[in-house]
Amino acid sequence: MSPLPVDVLFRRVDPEVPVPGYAHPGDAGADLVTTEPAELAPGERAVLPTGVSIALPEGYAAFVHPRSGLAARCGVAMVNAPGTIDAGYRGEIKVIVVNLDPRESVRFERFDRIAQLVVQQVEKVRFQEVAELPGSARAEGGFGSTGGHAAVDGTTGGNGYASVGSDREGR
Ligand SMILES: O=c1ccn([C@H]2C[C@H](O)[C@@H](COP(=O)(O)OP(=O)(O)OP(=O)(O)O)O2)c(=O)[nH]1
Ligand SMILES: [Mg+2]
Repeated sequence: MSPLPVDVLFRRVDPEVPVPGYAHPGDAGADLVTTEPAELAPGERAVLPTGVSIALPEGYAAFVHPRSGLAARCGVAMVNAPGTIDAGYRGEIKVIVVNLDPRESVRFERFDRIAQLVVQQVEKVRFQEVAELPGSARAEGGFGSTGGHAAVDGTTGGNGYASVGSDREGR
């Protein structure tokens, strides 16, 4: 990380929106607000405007991350987390939220903080086609090859697997 803050130009799409801000020194994410109130029923999603647009320097991207407090308290997630803001994007940053709570609606008021923006340097790569890739310890293992993830049959199996359900049949 650079020792000095990187200047990022921003423009208020909504003239009253607060400057995106870090809650504490050392925070990775600057909070973004919604400029529109919204109420989401269980399972409902919405694209909420943040009232800001930015111009990132070349070689940077910004990532819209969810806020853990909203997720833990209200079950609110971002459908496309993390959202990617390209360096060339000059439109308003928007946040695609979904209410994953099975019972309760959630209401956002104007200027409620709904997400956080993490700005990062990103590499540009050239894709070089080869017939064979170099070997590695992992090789083609993936998608749970090392274990330790949730199971769906209600057992832990002594395998370090968590359980996420107990009513599945035929497993
Ligand atoms: O959460 C998000 C994600 C994206 N964007 C904006 C900035 C980004 O630069 C642009 C395009 O995003 P992305 O590439 O993820 O969407 P796409 O579906 O691939 O659209 P496009 O064809 O315009 O690239 O939309 C947001 O405002 N919020
Ligand atoms: Mg795209």
